Amino acid sequence: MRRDIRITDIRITPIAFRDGPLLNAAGIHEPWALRAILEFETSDGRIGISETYGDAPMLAVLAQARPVIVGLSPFDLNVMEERVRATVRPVAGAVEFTLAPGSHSAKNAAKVISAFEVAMLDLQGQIVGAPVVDLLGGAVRDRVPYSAYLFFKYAEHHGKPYAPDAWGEGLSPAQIVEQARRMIGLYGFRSIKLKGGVFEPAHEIACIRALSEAFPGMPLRLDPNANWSLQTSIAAAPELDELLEYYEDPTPGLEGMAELARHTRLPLATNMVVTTFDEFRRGVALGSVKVVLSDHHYWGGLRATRELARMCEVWGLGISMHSNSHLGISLMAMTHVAASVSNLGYACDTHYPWQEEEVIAGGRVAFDEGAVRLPASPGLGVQLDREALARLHEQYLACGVRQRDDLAQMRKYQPDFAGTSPRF
Ligand SMILES: O=C([O-])C(=O)C[C@H](O)[C@@H](O)C(=O)[O-]
Ligand SMILES: [Mg+2]
Repeated sequence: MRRDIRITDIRITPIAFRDGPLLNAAGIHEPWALRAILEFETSDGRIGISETYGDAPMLAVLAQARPVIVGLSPFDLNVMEERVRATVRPVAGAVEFTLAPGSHSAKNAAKVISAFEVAMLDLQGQIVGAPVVDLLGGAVRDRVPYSAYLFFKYAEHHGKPYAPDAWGEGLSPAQIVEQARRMIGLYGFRSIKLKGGVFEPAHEIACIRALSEAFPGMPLRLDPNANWSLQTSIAAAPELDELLEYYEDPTPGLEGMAELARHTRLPLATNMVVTTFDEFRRGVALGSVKVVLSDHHYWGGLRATRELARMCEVWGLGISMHSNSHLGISLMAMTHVAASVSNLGYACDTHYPWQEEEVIAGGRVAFDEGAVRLPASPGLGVQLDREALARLHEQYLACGVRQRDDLAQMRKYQPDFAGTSPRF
């Protein structure tokens, strides 16, 4: 009987992989990005997998919830949710990383539920012989489009911990166009996002203009991660009007975005001001945004993402997906849920092109004209490469990073870097 299958063990392995010197509103990426890989083992010898944040506070809350899930059936998603909500507690001394809503401790239960849900859905799929998307109601598309996610960047990390990446420096408009050409050449993306909030807005707008000239008709987005004041965001809007598909989180707060919305015809998008269902309700009342960038890692999983998509449909908002540095297991989870959402209106974000290392068997996930094809095999459709897992875990042990801190990393380059926000 399927219901007799039980979760007998949960392994949580923190890993570190090389990440580029990518600039953002907070500072700069460290040389090592952290993730946690979860393996749920069952009484009939299956392994369900999942990928989530690997910062120390996240590892602590995953460990808190782990014992109350062992013994459940992989089909007990609702009981799992109840038990996680009753168990997960804030971690003392946890530092929040403001650019990544996933690092906020208020989202601890949702983050753990998401990580557990994905592994349990992977198991369910294996047990019934169906891909995860079928457990979410089935696919409305067989390939999920992603966008070229450009970053301003240095050529090398501070201290040169390893050989430089192949992307080179990305600071000037010409270098950003070159970065886009390379990324589109390799992956075939059909829309472009530029991570902003790094340089003076005039420079970032010049980069967007250069991209628009180099790639006529290509949908473009700019995301200053709330590093522009309301005044700056309002002033920049007319210049961006004809250039952008949407204007992502230029300025902080639900109220700030609502005020900006009254001054621009550009659709405003967010992964910063609408990150919970409570913020969704307040954002709708204020008219803060037109597009919600969901992320199953902190919204509470694949099913919660579908609920969010339904709410967006009801309230006339667009939906797409946000990402943080991630590997192929997260990419496949995103792909399954995105393939099930009929109102997905934009190509999803992914940091995947910036990651050279992988933890899944068979190498990197393939992109076809900027899209990831849904696998037909049961569950998530990807398996762990155990040697790679062991190697990336060794890197975690050796790298010394335990919690993402882009500001401290930036101060290695510029000791007087204030990191105040909004900076412009
Ligand atoms: O769309 C976003 O806001 C992000 O992806 C936030 C991330 O933290 C991004 O800025 C990064 O990785 O530097
Ligand atoms: Mg964003």
